[in-house]
Amino acid sequence: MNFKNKELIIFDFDGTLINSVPDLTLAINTMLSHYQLPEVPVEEVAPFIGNGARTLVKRALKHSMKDAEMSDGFFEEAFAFYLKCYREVPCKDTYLYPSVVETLQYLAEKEYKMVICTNKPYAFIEPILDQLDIKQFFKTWIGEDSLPETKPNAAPLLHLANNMNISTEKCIMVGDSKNDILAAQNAEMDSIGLTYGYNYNEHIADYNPTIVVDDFAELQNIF
Ligand SMILES: O=C(O)COP(=O)(O)O
Ligand SMILES: [Mg+2]
Repeated sequence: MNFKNKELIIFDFDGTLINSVPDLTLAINTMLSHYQLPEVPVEEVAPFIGNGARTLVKRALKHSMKDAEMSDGFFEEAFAFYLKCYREVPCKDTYLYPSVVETLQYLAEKEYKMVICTNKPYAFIEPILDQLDIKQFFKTWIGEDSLPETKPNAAPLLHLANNMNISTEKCIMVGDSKNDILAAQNAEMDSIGLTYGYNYNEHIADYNPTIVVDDFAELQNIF
């Protein structure tokens, strides 16, 4: 199978292009220790990722507080504190997965249009793209707060296709999470599931992406 007929590649961000779990964990643990709560190890933070910042913080707090009662007021304060921590250090230990730069370069040379659709807050995307020096590859990007709906809803993908003036059958979603694959299916787009990211400790193949890929470099064989 190949996807040489596609025109727009919609990439997920966390767990697909970047391994952001070190800095997400740092911000979570800075917040937890501020409230004298037990820290959460990095491997336990990874499965909390996927539904945006609020859900990440809620899952981490519940885990750390062992499901003790959490008032809305406390949650909002802790969430704001977490955002401040992550804003200060969004890209210290975050890194690009192997072969990302050369594969994006390959795809750019083949004249595919590339965009990012993430459930991460919009404001964090550009500083990380800048820091990792990959901003030039992407025409645009949207985050969890760009539209009322987030992945797995089809809306962010349809918005990007519409924005780029490309029909859905010429679009493909590349992601590590069931949210990416379900969003693509809801938008009637093909999808590529990556096995190395964060998917709630579930197999991405169980969500039936059009194809499953273990290594980002494999995209060079199918586009
Ligand atoms: O930040 C998240 O919850 C997930 O982000 P992603 O959609 O880029 O994987
Ligand atoms: Mg992801």
